[in-house]
Amino acid sequence: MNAINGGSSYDSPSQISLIDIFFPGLSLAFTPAQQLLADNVDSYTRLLCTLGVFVLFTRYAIRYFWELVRSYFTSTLHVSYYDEAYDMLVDWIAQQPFVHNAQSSIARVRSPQRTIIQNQTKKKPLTFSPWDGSFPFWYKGHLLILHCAVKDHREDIYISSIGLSPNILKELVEECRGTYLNNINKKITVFEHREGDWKKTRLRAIRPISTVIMDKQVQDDLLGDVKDFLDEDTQKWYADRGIPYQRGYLLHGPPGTGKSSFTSLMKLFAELPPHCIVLLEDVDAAGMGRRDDADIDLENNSDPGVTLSGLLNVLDGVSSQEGRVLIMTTNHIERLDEALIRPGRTDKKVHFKLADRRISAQLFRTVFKQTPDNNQAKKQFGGETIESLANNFASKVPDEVFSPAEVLSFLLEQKNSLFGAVTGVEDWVVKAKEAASQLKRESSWVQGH
Ligand SMILES: Nc1ncnc2c1ncn2[C@@H]1O[C@H](COP(=O)(O)OP(=O)(O)OP(=O)(O)O)[C@@H](O)[C@H]1O
Repeated sequence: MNAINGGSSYDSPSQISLIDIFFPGLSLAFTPAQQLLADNVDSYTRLLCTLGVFVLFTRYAIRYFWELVRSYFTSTLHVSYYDEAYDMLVDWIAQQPFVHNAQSSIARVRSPQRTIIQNQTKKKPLTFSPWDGSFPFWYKGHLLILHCAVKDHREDIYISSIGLSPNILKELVEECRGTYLNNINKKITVFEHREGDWKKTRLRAIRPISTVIMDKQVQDDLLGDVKDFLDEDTQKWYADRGIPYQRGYLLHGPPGTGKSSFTSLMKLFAELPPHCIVLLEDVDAAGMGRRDDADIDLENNSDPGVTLSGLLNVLDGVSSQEGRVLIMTTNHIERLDEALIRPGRTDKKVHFKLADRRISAQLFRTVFKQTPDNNQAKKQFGGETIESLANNFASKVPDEVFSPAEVLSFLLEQKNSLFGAVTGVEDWVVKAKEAASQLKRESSWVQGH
């Protein structure tokens, strides 16, 4: 008991404070063990205590030295959840072997970019990524540590490497970027605005422009305009004159006429990475109507969502980049404020119209995989060519009554019956017209009440 109550050399204040200088607080952990060891215990208990103290000390020392090394001898690369670099790293990490041994991980249904290519009837595969913790792994002979910090259900990640040079970390990110760009090649990445930042939400397959059936001259004119705008000489021309290098397009027309599909022309822009495309679909429906409407909303204290003035500020303001291309689509051009569609913001307006005879015939050829110039065009089907069947079909569809989407929908129902499409179209026209007028009656009844 003497040792406990005093007199032992372990209690020497000078020794304790020396330990505390290097390992603050460690002397506190030592005290009970020191007292036990100094007491009259048998050698077995003494050994156990020594081992315990040793393990405790080692753990403490490792953690202490690691913090020391981390602060002074490691390089760290931080990646924010809202940055595209996050998607790049997460995609890469999900394919690394160390993920399988991570004690804490998160399961995700595989991102759409891969499911597009795969058979749609298969189950979407699951991927696992490390989650909320530190995970060591080897990369090109270097020991790196991945740290995942979860905050408000989102995750920031950072990677550390031993050594003062961050080169290996930059190399890793470059590799992740390469793999990522490979995966999204020939696809359009869609970003959505979330909590004040842009987040990649999905990938869309790029659709060849030829599959959008519309007036050839209108299409050529629009594509020519885009190509001309993106030409390096044009860029220089704008720069020489100090004119903001920006262009806006408004695609307008009834629903289902191909406005959204046409935005697949974004492929043209995608080939030029520094350019930024802002796509605003159904701009009239998203609170971008007339300024007066927004004012009324404000007066009524209702939330106007994105206001027109807010949008105009963004389009013209600091966040409007050089080389910005704005594409807006609307079913109701007449509902848009003139400020939004004045030249400078909207330089080109393209009208997408309902299906005429030419469009109906082309849709027929598309569904039955025929084009007028291929060899099959002369092939006979019950004494008729595809061309004559397409014309026959189109002659039975009234001009500019149905949208291409509606005609296409009928053709898809008949996709296994070439003749069924031609013989059944008149019936369909009658029924579709009846259904449309019924819908009209119902909606005017609802409005009237
Ligand atoms: N001109 C067209 N050529 C080929 N397909 C078309 C055309 N118009 C519509 N479609 C087909 O109809 C579907 C709907 O088209 P899309 O969404 O592009 O129309 P939209 O004009 O943007 O309609 P909304 O105004 O309702 O958004 C698409 O899947 C597309 O395949």
